[in-house]
Amino acid sequence: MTEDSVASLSQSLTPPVPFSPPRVAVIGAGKVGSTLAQRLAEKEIADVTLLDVVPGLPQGIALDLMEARGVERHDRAIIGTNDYADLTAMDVVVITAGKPRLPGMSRDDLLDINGTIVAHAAQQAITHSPNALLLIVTNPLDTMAYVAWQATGLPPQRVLGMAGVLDSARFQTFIALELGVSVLDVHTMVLGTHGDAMVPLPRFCTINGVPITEFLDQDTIDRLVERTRFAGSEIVNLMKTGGAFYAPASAACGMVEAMLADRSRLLPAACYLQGEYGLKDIYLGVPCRLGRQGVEAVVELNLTDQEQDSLRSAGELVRGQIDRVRSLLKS
Ligand SMILES: NC(=O)c1ccc[n+]([C@@H]2O[C@H](COP(=O)([O-])OP(=O)(O)OC[C@H]3O[C@@H](n4cnc5c(N)ncnc54)[C@H](O)[C@@H]3O)[C@@H](O)[C@H]2O)c1
Ligand SMILES: O=C(O)C[C@H](O)C(=O)O
Repeated sequence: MTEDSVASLSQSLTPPVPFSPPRVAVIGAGKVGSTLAQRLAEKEIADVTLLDVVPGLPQGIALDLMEARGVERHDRAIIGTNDYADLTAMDVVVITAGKPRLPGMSRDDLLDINGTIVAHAAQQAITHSPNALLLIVTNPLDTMAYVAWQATGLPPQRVLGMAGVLDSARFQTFIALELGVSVLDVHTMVLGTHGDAMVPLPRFCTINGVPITEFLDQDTIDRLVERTRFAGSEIVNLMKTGGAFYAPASAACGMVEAMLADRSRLLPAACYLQGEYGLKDIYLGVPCRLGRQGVEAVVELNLTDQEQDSLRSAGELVRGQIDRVRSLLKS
């Protein structure tokens, strides 16, 4: 063997650089948080650290998910903790901590209790992972995204909220069910607040590029819009003890994947507005480009006067909540 061939053989035997998977922290190990942890690990998107205030809860869920790995065929690690010091070097932090609503409540009724929880969780997480992107899930969603942004002082493009992907997925489901077509062919867009001031946009909904107005009359579209607007309540009223979690976890998982894989996807999310759509200094559901830096850009659609008015009313609603939570957090 020549010296050269020995060198090239030893080079080819050099062990590969160890794969270092992305790291995601999920704060709140309740229904949404634990389901999200499961989705992130089983889709091999990231190693997950699950944090909750309840002693033993995140550790138990993490162990349970770890014991499923051999059957589910993946190697992602899931760790449970009650200590923010374990949230170091996270790429993304998702906050699901806080109370869910019960029948008869609106999401806005959670403002005071969840405001304090989200402010604390966001601030603690970013202290330990200063480079992370922050995705908020806790309700009332748009205002909680604002609270997290204020509590951390992060650039606004690194803090965003999940709601529009879920609301659009629901609208997509209802259209697919109505028409008996595959949900894969239905594309929808829902903006505004994650609440009564939600703004589903039928004008931007298609069946593989064909406007839904080709298939559905106005009364049917209005009925599906209304069902979408109250889809969260529909599930709360059925379940009685809390809200939806499978579809919310899927929606959050999709957003985390889009960011970690730097896909530059065009998705609706609660973003900080700095004049877009004529709105300033609030978080509200709008289309954005989502990638490794977080919100790469807010996308401004050409809205009709009526759509723009609906978005403006949604913004006013969130502004009222922000004022309330601001004085609460100060005190
Ligand atoms: N944005 C959305 O589209 C969307 C969808 C579904 C649920 N949600 C919201 O997400 C939140 C969680 O819903 P869920 O069904 O998982 O509720 P859940 O009660 O099952 O879980 C909440 C978890 O948060 C934990 N928690 C409470 N205070 C905490 C703190 N200070 N630090 C860490 N953990 C804390 C609780 O111990 C609990 O395990 C609710 O506010 C709900 O309304 C939002
Ligand atoms: O409706 C809720 O309270 C939970 C969540 O926001 C949802 O839309 O399912």
